[in-house]
Order: sequence, then C-alpha cells, then structure tokens
Amino acid sequence: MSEPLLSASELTKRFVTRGPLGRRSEFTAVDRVSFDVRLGETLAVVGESGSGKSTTARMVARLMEPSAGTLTFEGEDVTTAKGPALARYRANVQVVFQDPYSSLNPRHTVERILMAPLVYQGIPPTGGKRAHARELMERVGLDPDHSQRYPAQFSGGQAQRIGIARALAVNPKLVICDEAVSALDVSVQAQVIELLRRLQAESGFSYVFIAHDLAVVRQIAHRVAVMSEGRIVEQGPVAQVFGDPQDPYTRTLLAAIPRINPEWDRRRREGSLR
Ligand SMILES: Nc1ncnc2c1ncn2[C@@H]1O[C@H](COP(=O)(O)OP(=O)(O)OP(=O)(O)O)[C@@H](O)[C@H]1O
Repeated sequence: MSEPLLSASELTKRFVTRGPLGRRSEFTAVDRVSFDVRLGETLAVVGESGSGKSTTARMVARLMEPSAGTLTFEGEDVTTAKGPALARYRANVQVVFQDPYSSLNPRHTVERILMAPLVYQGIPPTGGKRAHARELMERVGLDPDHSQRYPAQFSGGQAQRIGIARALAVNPKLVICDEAVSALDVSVQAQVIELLRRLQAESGFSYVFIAHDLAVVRQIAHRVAVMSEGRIVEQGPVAQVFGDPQDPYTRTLLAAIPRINPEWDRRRREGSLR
C-alpha cells in the first residue's frame, strides 16, 4: 500500500471559554483524532452538529492551529509550518466551503476570484488570466463567457462550481470539502456530487469530505470516519462501516438516514443557501 498523502495523528483542539462571572473553562472540541488520506481517495468525516467535523477540517486546512497532535503531508510535518512551507502546503491543500456566496468576494469578478490562489502562490496563469479562468470555468461546467460576472449573478449551484474551480486553480493534491453540498437543493446537489467525482477521476486528487448527510457520503466516499463528541468512534471503508457498523453511535446515525432534518428541508424547499 502506498504511503498516505496526509496523516493526522492525535489532532486535538481545545477552546477556552468564559463562563458566568468570567470563569475560564476549557472545552475539547476535537480529541486525539487520527486518520490517513491516500492520493486519489475520498475520506468522509461524518457526525452530528457539534461533533467537531469543521474544527477538524479547519486544522487540516491549517486555518486553525491544533492544540496538540501532528499533521503530516507527503511525509513532512506541517503542523506548525509557517512562511514558505505553509504557502507550499496551501498550494497542495485547498478548501471548498459550505456557502459559496459568503466565501467568494462579492465585489470581484469570477476571473479575479479564480486567479486569487495563483496570485497568492506567485504562479503565472497558463496562457494569461483570461484563458486560465475560461479553462477552469469549462472544467466545472460553467459558461466561460461569464468570467466577468460577479458571484451574485450565479445560482447557488453555479456559485459553488466557482468555489470548486477556485480550489482547482493551483492543481491541489487534496481538496477539503466542508459541507460543500449540504446547502444545495437536492437535484443541484446530485449534479455537484457528480462533478466532484468526475474531477477526481480526471485529476486523481484526494478529498476530505465533511458531511452530516450519510446518503451523500455513500455516493462519494471510499472511506468514512465517524465523529462523536470530538472523537472518531469508528472508521473504515464505506461498505464496511455502513454495512456492518460496530459502534452504537454509527448505528444511530445510520438509522437516522431517512429522517428529515426540518431546518435543511426548509432551506431546500425555499432554495435558499443562507
Ligand atoms: N472558536 C470556537 N470557540 C469555542 N468553541 C468552538 C469554536 N469553534 C467551534 N467550537 C465548538 O466546538 C464544537 C465542535 O464544533 P464544530 O463546528 O467543529 O462541529 P461540527 O461537527 O462541524 O458541527 P456543525 O456541523 O454544526 O458545524 C462545538 O461544540 C462548537 O460549539
């Protein structure tokens, strides 16, 4: 078996909170979480709201420093990487966020948004800015003639495609999808999942796919890690974890698949992303 692309070992995040009377207390949001991601595979991280999925994603993206534990990428310890080492890591690891409208600058054209990761990395765009942006738009199924438009001029699904194109601009080896399809209307969601699968098949990168919807995870992931109260309670190949769950919490989550979350259902009915 090949070496993992990314290894998280005992990743931990503690937050300090202030209670009544300013009393300081510590809360462990992510507790000694370990997992590997291999090149070309999708690891889904699932769990209920508050289980620590997003905090884990933020640590892996190096948007947040872990309180303890190590993060290794291609054999290099990147846990506290700074300066050029962090920039190198960011060129390899990109994030697609849940809400495209709040993660894309509303005052920038799509072309400028798509060029931002290249500008940050100091990489000249292939064939010039316009050509590079057009090519990225085509890759994600958007009309390249719309490169001078602004995010608000796109539907939710199209805006999320812009977020995906931006992540791909620097040819990353790992893309972290933090609830990237959760807020989309069900039919749009299916199209975006199909796009994510096709892009992976074409380019061979990996995903860390954060989701609370196990039906979505079943469609996209190779392996799954189940989180509860900051810990991974079970992980393994999707067929194994879904087919023969060992942990009682995983069983509860699986039993809840057909249950409709009223909040998401409302958003889907309204077609709203916010
Ligand atoms: N900056 C912070 N300061 C204090 N507590 C935080 C902070 N960020 C997250 N938490 C807490 O850490 C826990 C885990 O949050 P996290 O967002 O990682 O969970 P999640 O599984 O992604 O849930 P959701 O799907 O609702 O985002 C929650 O109890 C949350 O309130």
